[in-house]
Order: sequence, then C-alpha cells, then structure tokens
Amino acid sequence: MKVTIVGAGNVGATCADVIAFKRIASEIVILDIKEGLAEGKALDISQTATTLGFNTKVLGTTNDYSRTADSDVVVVTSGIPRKPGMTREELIGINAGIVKTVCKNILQHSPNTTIVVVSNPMDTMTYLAHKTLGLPKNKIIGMGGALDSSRFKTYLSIALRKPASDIHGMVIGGHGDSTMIPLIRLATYNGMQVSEFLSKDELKKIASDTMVGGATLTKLLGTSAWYAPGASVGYLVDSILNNQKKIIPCSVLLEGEYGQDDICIGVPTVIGKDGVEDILDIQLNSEEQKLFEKSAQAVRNMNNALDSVLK
Ligand SMILES: NC(=O)c1ccc[n+]([C@@H]2O[C@H](COP(=O)([O-])OP(=O)(O)OC[C@H]3O[C@@H](n4cnc5c(N)ncnc54)[C@H](O)[C@@H]3O)[C@@H](O)[C@H]2O)c1
Ligand SMILES: O=C(O)C[C@H](O)C(=O)O
Repeated sequence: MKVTIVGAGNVGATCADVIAFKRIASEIVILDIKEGLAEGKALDISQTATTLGFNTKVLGTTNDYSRTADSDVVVVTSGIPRKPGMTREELIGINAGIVKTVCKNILQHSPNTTIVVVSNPMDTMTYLAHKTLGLPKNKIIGMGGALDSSRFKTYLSIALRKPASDIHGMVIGGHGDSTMIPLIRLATYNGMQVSEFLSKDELKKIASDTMVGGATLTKLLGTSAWYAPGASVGYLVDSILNNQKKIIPCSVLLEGEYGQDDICIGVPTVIGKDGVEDILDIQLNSEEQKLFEKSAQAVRNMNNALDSVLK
C-alpha cells in the first residue's frame, strides 16, 4: 500500500514517521516544493528502520508528482501554519491556492486515490478539494475531528485522573477555535458518563480547553502542533488502508445529514477501504443542534471566501 504525503514540514514529516513506525503502509512518498527538504526527511526516517523495526520504503521528492503515481492515499499538509494570535481562518488566502494546485497534480497521477486534507482552514480546504476535483464524496476526507477528540479525551483523562485509553468522546463541528463542539453528553469513562464524576464547571472548562487546544499549543510553540496531528492522520490512514471501519469524526461533504447541504464539516463517520463508508447522522439534543447550526453557518461563510479561487 502506497501513501503520499504532500508537505514535508512539521505535520507531514510526523505523519510519515508515524505511518512508517506503525507499519501502516509499505511505501511512503513525501513531496515538498522546497528543494531537498522531502529527500532529507525521508532519508532521516528511513534510517530509523533498523532500530525501530519496520520495512516501509520512504522516499522524498522535490515536486516530482510522477513519484506519487498510484498512491492509495494522499495526505495534503502543504501550506502555512498559523502563528500565535492568529486564527486558522486567516490562512485561507495563501493555503487555498496551494491546496488547489496540489490536489490537481495529485489526481493526474493517482486518479483512484483517497485524499486526506490537513491544511488549514481544514473544513474550507476540504470543500475546496471537492469543488476542484469532483471526486466521489467518499474519497475526500478532512482530518480535524480525530485530533480535536484526542485533545478532548486527554483533558478529560487529566481531570478524571484516569488513563486516556479508558475514555471515549468525540468532537464534531468545524475545526476552528469557536466552531468545535465537544460532545460532553456522550463522553464516557469505561462506559459511565463523565458527568457522574466531574462537575458542570469542570466539564465546561474541559470543553473550552479543547476548543482552543490548537491555539494553546501555537502560543507555546510559536507555530502550530505536529505530534498529535501526525498521530491523528496515522490513525485515519490506518483505518482506510487496513479497512478497520473505525468511527472517526471527519470533515465530509454533507447532503442533508444534520440538516446541512453542500458543506464540509466534522461529523462521525465510518472510515474503511472506500474512504468515508458511512456518515452517522446521530440525534443531537436541541442545544447541540443549535451549536451545530451556528458552527455550520461559520464554516459556510468561510466557503464563500473561496469564490475567486474556484473561478
Ligand atoms: N487539520 C489539522 O488538524 C491540522 C493540524 C496541524 C496543522 N494543520 C495545518 O497543516 C498545515 C501544515 O502545517 P505544518 O506545521 O506542517 O507547516 P510547515 O510550515 O512545517 O510545513 C508546511 C510545508 O508545506 C510545504 N509547501 C508549501 N507549499 C507547497 C506546495 N505547493 N507543494 C508542496 N509543498 C508545499 C512547505 O515547503 C513546508 O515544508 C498548516 O496549514 C497547518 O495549519 C492542520
Ligand atoms: O491549531 C492549528 O492551527 C493547527 C491545527 O489545526 C491544530 O489544531 O493543531
């Protein structure tokens, strides 16, 4: 199984590292526009094979898309990350052009691939990929909800003082500081509702820490995060390539689900060999539904900013 990762920066290189180390694919191609960067990252990762124990072939290329031919999955991480104080939405001006060009190049060499969009603002970039490529809707997946949910579960585990592996929870909605919706009502610790153990105030703080999880890291690091994003991409790609049918909140094109149409936004999906194999249109309570509608409106407004790129 072959995976291409476009963008050899912090997130792209970490994705490659996770996918190789966990033996998720047999071949990884990393592509970047910056001369020598992808080759260097690929060589460095290859040199961990004997000590970490994997046989995945890792190759880097400077913008030669012929090397990406016949990829089963392509992960798009190319573009700029935000700096402290910025929102993800502010990246649209530069990243929309990059994502559009990259997606077109990819499809020329891998017409049957599944595309995982990571570049921000991710929901808008996922929508752009749909509009640019016209692929079947199961073939384009925006990664954000897997990461937001992992942050949600981490904050819950810290408050509960229990292992994160015993906690289940999900974040839906847009992948933005004010559009994420951590579904507290459905979060559980070993099958028991977390509200049994945590106060309303504690849960409120966990939800707001989750929503600004990316901004918190950006402030600490001076650029946005990469370890948890890279691991979340690995988790998603594993479910595709190994047909695991995991339920993962992903940004997908809605056609009536959750009362929304012609928008990419995070909802629970089943991810397997065909990409998005199902969209789970679960019943939200009235408060969650209101939040979802507000989130969708904000995401929709950003899509309008794509008008000039889509011409
Ligand atoms: N969806 C998510 O959950 C999530 C998580 C983390 C980061 N991100 C986003 O991912 C993107 C990458 O973040 P990063 O930290 O890796 O940034 P980075 O600056 O470390 O890496 C980006 C790379 O993209 C490359 N690039 C730029 N234009 C290109 C092109 N046309 N073709 C090929 N490569 C190109 C750059 O040379 C650079 O190496 C950002 O937009 C960031 O906001 C999204
Ligand atoms: O916060 C960012 O800008 C990067 C990414 O979307 C994240 O959530 O880590």
